[in-house]
Amino acid sequence: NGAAGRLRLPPGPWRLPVIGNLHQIAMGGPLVHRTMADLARRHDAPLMSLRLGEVPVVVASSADAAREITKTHDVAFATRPLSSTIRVMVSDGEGLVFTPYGALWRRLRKIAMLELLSARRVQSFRRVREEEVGRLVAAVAAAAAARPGEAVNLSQLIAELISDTAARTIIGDRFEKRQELLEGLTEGIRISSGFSLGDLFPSSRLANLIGGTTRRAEANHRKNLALIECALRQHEERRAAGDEEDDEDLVDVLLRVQKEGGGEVPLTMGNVKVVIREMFGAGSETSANTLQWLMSELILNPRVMSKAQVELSDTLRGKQTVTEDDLAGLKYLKLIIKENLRLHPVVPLLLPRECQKTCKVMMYDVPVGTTVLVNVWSINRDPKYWEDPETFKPERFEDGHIDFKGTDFEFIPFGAGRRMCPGITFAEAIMELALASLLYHFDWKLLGNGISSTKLDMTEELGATVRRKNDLYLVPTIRVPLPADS
Ligand code: HEM
Repeated sequence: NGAAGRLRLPPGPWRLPVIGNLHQIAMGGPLVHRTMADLARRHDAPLMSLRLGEVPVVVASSADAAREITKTHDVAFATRPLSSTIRVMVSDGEGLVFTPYGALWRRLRKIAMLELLSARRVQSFRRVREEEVGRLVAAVAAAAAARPGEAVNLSQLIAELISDTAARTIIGDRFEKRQELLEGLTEGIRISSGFSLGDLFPSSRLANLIGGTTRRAEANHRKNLALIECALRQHEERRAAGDEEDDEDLVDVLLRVQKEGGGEVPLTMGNVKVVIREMFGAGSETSANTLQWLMSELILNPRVMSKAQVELSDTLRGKQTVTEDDLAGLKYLKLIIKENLRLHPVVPLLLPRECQKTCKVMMYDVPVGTTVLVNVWSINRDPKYWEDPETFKPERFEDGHIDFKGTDFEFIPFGAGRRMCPGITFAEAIMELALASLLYHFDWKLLGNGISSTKLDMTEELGATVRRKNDLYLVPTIRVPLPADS
């Protein structure tokens, strides 16, 4: 149209009629972050225009472009596009992750920052984390003793650790349909990740008819919400009977905040249910996949693994188990976590933003309604910011100048600005304790004597987050045995 004609859009690859750039994206295979990084490089476009079907998309692939989107024009990009499956999932009330920027989002964000995910709240779940990590270590130790030299499926053990810890912190230990809920939520994530035809061609009734995804999302959503309602009823009953535990779980906190009322916008039970579902969704796969990449990188980099183990031995001085009191002293371990988030940002394009108001970014116009992605995967490997970018070298963070807290735009694996991840403290707590314990108690090797660690397959798979395509199987050998009574 005329107005768009006067705009100066960012450069991008040539387009076909109707499908736009879908063919280039499809030809690049399922790892869209890599394809987009490649296209941006080839077109010398740190800010790049694409059209995916009918949807206009802009991808930011440099620290400057990321800064303009998440800082300079933060408000203009502080809302998110809603896919057809996401629409189903927020049909009874909105949560935090996809809620449009506005009064309700502000209220929920404040509750998340001050009540659900604050440092104090994270601290209150310390016992849960120590028990669950203790169980993981005991399971590995039992396998190592019963079947020496055999590999364990570390991917699965880590996924179980994270989902059990999430379930206990979010919904409490006593919800007996926990497993059913976890499975339903996992299925929901599978259904809703990726674009469906109806999202790429919103004006086409045919696309909506042949895309059965929305119907599957609907059925899954009903099932999950019924389970969450059941958990809420149990919490209410316990509360009415005065049978409350000392530590609130996140459901208790949300019910309390909801009853207290106040705030600019009231919280409905619909909001409460959706926020509960989102806490599982946002917190589980992200942390589990990050930990799986961490252990994979340590196998590929034995020097780094032994340096971390030396630090652990020096810090713990013969203690029988790792506790959270020990974590503060583990400086190198924290550098490893940073370096791993650089090479494996599990949300590689951040969560999509939508432009609310046409604005100028890097001298180009980004029109209202554009979906905006920030390719942190590409920025994190750009030789412009990183020396030897493909090498896993935790020491690069030693001087402490660069952190992932949203102010160093060459390194924003948790995003930046108003929509930045509010769960960093939550994620760090479990990842640090789990990693420290796995490295303190065990040595880890690939199966087969003398197999070079470079043989480890590192193929990625993109679901809701980037995960290992194949599970990580490693052979544990006990370094520091668990205390006899555990
Ligand atoms: C390694 C772990 C994690 C990574 C890499 C990660 C990454 C991200 C990213 C990239 C975003 C989008 C930011 C943006 O648009 O700028 C996000 C949003 C979010 N994350 Fe995380 N996250 C992690 C763990 C968690 C945990 C443990 C929780 C909660 C228990 C959580 C809760 C959320 C929520 C609620 C949002 C949406 C915030 C909003 O839209 O206002 N995340 N996360």
